[in-house]
Amino acid sequence: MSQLETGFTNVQALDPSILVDLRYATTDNFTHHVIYDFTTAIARTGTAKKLAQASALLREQGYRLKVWDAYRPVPAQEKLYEVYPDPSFVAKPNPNFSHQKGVTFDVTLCDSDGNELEMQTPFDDFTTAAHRDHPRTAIQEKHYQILNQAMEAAGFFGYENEWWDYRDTQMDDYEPAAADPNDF
Ligand SMILES: C[C@@H](N)C(=O)N[C@H](C)C(=O)O
Repeated sequence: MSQLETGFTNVQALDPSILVDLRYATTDNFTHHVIYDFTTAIARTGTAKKLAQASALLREQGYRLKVWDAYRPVPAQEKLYEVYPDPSFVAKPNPNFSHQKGVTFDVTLCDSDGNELEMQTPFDDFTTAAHRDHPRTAIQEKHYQILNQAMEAAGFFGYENEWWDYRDTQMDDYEPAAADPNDF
């Protein structure tokens, strides 16, 4: 645990070029309801630094990262799970897991102007088409590989059922913690 930085950090404080569009702060998500009251993407500091590394790798290639979700408080997870109680796409509420302890990001790839690039499905498409082993068109494959290589190089691994979900390879070393993103 000594190498981990366990506080929370606003990812845009580390790298203002990271785009943040927290979909659960809006009605533009699979529940069609506003799930939480903040628009700031925070994560555990060690995880946030990894995202900044991925962003730097992408910017070198002319791309940018967009964050659709970051730290997600347990009450928000409860709301999501109530609407879609399928653990293969929405995790059971658990303060010691993934988004709920701030060690996971839902991300996509954008061009240098911030336009989202074509991926295999939209965000939170809870079908097999979102699986990482699902066939992709050539352009989708190009974008997927660019995003995936940067995220893996920075210290994340992708969740097999959701191409957008990246978890810190050290996620299990973090204890549960909660924070109010409005404070960051
Ligand atoms: C709901 C979706 N964006 C997501 O984050 N799924 C994973 C499995 C999770 O709930 O942690």
